[in-house]
Amino acid sequence: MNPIFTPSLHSQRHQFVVDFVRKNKPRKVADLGCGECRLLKQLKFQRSIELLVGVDINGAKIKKNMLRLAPLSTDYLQPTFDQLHIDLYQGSVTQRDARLTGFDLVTSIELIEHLILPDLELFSSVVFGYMRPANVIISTPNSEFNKLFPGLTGFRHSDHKFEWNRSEFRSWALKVCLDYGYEAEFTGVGEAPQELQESVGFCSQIGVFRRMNVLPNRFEEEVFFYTLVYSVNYPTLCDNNTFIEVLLSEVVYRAEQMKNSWMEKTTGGTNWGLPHSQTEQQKRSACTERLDCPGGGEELTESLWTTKQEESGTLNRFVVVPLAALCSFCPKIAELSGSLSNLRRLLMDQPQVKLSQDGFSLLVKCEEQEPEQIDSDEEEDEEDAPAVQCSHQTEPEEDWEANI
Ligand SMILES: C[S@@+](CC[C@H](N)C(=O)[O-])C[C@H]1O[C@@H](n2cnc3c(N)ncnc32)[C@H](O)[C@@H]1O
Ligand SMILES: [Mg+2]
Repeated sequence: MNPIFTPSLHSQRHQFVVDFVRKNKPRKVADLGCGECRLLKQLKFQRSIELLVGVDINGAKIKKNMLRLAPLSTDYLQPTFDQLHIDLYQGSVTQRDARLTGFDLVTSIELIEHLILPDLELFSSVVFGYMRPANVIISTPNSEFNKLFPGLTGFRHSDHKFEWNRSEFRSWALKVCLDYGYEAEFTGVGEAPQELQESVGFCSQIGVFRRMNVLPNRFEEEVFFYTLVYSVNYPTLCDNNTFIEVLLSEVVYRAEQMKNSWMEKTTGGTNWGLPHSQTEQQKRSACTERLDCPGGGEELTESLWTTKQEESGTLNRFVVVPLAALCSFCPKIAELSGSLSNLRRLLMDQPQVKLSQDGFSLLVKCEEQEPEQIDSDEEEDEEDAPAVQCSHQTEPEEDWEANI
């Protein structure tokens, strides 16, 4: 037989790691011998991971593939509170580097068989003795499976320095465990036909190592042998600047949408000649009505009205958009800010938005009018004060969920 695996063998090895990450949720993960960065590319979507590091001796290979790990436009357009930093290093697993210590998981997929035995010794002492991650996953070919590859006489790859059977792998792994205080479990991927499974084992054998104890800090000099080739910080809402940027763009965009839809409804789109007939009572009940009827929609605009304010000699008309109505219209704003008073506080110092005096409404400019064009009838237009009287504005600390 010629074993052809579906999914492919390398996908199965990577999937094994992804499944381990899903289950164990490590925060700091390093892949040694990361090659074409394929595993890293899958791992970057695992939300538990905050630091992802790849190391390979072949710097050209890293450079050719590193952009697979770059953030996508959606990472910039819709950042979440997840955090992710990725570093790729050119370096050898036979050398120590202080930046590779303190990891929750280190993987080494189809790497060890490319090392000559003295280097394998160094690998053990670097990974298990120096990096000392909480977990290590190592995969390597199982030579017992080779008889299922027709015509294969030597190793599976010309660069392999050895290929072990299950017992050889197990005894190397158990010695490592003894020397460095780990325990190991053995498994694999790439199944043989059922009747041969016991006699040949998996095509790729896998050892999963778990650190048994945390050694006290050794006072060693920090060493940095690896060369940083690529480093990227993913945008995150945990970063204050990104958070404010996202919140503001959402607020400005949604408030403008509400203003437009309100103007469309009340004036057929003309900015001036807005009706001023709404009484305080009407405004208040429109506002309260909205608060009692969560879900958002067209009718939200009922809680809007206009006000005029002079700004450096120009009389401007603004549509007043209560923050509570804005949050009903756009739950993402409510979610981001957490509470009405938070939203008010966050917007207070932002020059891109104008708040009413009490801070619980946005004033969205309709159109500027030069002072001489002002019709005296419009002078008695409402101030933004009524905004204060809406029920949600007198109780700013109320929970969003209860309100909208
Ligand atoms: C067979 S590839 C496996 C790549 C990857 N782990 C995967 O699963 O697709 C082995 C990788 O180990 C790298 N490598 C070999 N010796 C190394 C060393 N001493 N230190 C770091 N990487 C090494 C090679 O450059 C190569 O990219
Ligand atoms: Mg190999």
